Amino acid sequence: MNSMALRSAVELGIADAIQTHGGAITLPQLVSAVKIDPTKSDYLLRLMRILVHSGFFAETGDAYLLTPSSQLLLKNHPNSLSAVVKLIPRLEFVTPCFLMGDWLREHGEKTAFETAHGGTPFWEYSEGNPEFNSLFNEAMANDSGLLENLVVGDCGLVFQGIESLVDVGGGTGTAGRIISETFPGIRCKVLDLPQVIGDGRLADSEGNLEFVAGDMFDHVPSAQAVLLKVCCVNRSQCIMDDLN
Ligand SMILES: C[S@@+](CC[C@H](N)C(=O)[O-])C[C@H]1O[C@@H](n2cnc3c(N)ncnc32)[C@H](O)[C@@H]1O
Repeated sequence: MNSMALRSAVELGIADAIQTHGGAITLPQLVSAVKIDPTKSDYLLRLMRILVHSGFFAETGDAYLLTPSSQLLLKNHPNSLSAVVKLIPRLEFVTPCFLMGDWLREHGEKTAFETAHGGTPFWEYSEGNPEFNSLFNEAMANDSGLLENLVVGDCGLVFQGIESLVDVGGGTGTAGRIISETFPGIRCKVLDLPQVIGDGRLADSEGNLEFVAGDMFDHVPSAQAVLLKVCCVNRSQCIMDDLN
């Protein structure tokens, strides 16, 4: 219920409505700002109760305020996580959870995701569903933006002395871009599947940042350092042997 409430908050744009309203908003103002059917304002009140209880919003007097957590839901926040919140409770991910008991009893190689989606592996499913693929890539970019800014800021030393790096399964290149901009002396390559890199992204290669479309199991461009961030999910095989 908490995850679904949070997802609804992002879909309705509640955090943005509070910000646009100067940082505090009453229930009637929120009803109007996010275009709720007035006959359902009691239900919005209940939704807000859950979200206040879980710390996403605060209440003062009769107004709702943002908290540090809901600031990360703002569309214009540099480390916005709104796409992650929209992605995780999607049916694509929730349906396999309903099958978990049966899946655990069943003998076979199929993942719970594949069992729930007619045997289709995750990346093939993503390739065949452009809307899902685009939200997935946006969510990964959200996550990378937040993490890489922290990694580069707090642990920049690990990049010292490196002249070339390949981000394997680097998505749309958020991490690669942050690293290449912060360390102009590092030649960064971002390798990902053609459905993610696309022709447009290849054209984005410039300076010390280069996009490469391909399959990591066929070829990984050579570099002094390899970044593997959340990209061995759903893999019974591992590319580390190939990289060695
Ligand atoms: C969970 S996402 C992580 C993206 C990025 N590393 C991050 O942390 O935001 C995994 C990425 O691996 C990519 N990927 C999956 N299989 C791949 C393959 N065989 N070759 C290259 N990239 C692959 C996916 O397209 C996706 O962008």
